[in-house]
Amino acid sequence: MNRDVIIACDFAGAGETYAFLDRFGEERPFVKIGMELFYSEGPEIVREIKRRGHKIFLDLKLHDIPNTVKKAMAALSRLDVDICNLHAAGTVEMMKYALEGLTRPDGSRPLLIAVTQLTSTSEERMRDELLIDRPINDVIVKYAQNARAAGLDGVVCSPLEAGMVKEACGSGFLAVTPGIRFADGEAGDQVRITTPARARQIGADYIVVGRPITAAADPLAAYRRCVEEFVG
Ligand SMILES: O=C(O)c1cc(=O)[nH]c(=O)n1[C@@H]1O[C@H](COP(=O)(O)O)[C@@H](O)[C@H]1O
Repeated sequence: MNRDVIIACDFAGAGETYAFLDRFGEERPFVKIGMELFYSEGPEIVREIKRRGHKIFLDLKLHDIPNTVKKAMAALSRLDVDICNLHAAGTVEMMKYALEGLTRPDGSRPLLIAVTQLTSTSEERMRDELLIDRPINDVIVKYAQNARAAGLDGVVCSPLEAGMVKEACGSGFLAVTPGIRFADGEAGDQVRITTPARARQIGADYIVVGRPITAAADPLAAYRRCVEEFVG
């Protein structure tokens, strides 16, 4: 297994992002480009970060009718990214269409993973606002099984759920886990959180870390702390 730390580059623009990445020198960490940066800068930011030699998780969390998602994924497949995602709540059919769209004419494609329940969602909110009455862990496992049935490569979930996802879907099914905080860190808007060390124990494949690195006084040191705890 290839454990790695993915840095969530949740920045407002290209200049800030490149200045951040320049701090890593010759190191080329795996990065996540999310909605804020992609909507600000468009596909060119993806191409430039790829040119710089980084692996990229393009986190646009697609969720629409199957045909629309398929066409959008086909457009994304032309960007040379390593991982894409969507919402498992879009149904198995939507995920199957997405996979078709993402697959290039030569049969290659980025990994495709499905968000189960956002790590900012608590069981209470899921029940009271989304009217999903089942225990959140059951929902996450069911959504992971749906993603697996659709042929996807894994899910996004909290590290707290990585073990149960692996148990239900097999050890090769990826658990990509945001909701990472150092033991002394602020949760902010995240709810289902744990430390990089605990994520490793529970069996996550990748941890996705944003503010604990990007907002740190010394981002490089914070990144190294994540790597040390999670990769070893
Ligand atoms: O798909 C994601 O990356 C994602 C899913 C999820 O359930 N929770 C979640 O936090 N994320 C993303 O992971 C990152 C976490 O950022 P921090 O909370 O700053 O570490 C953000 O960019 C979120 O958009």
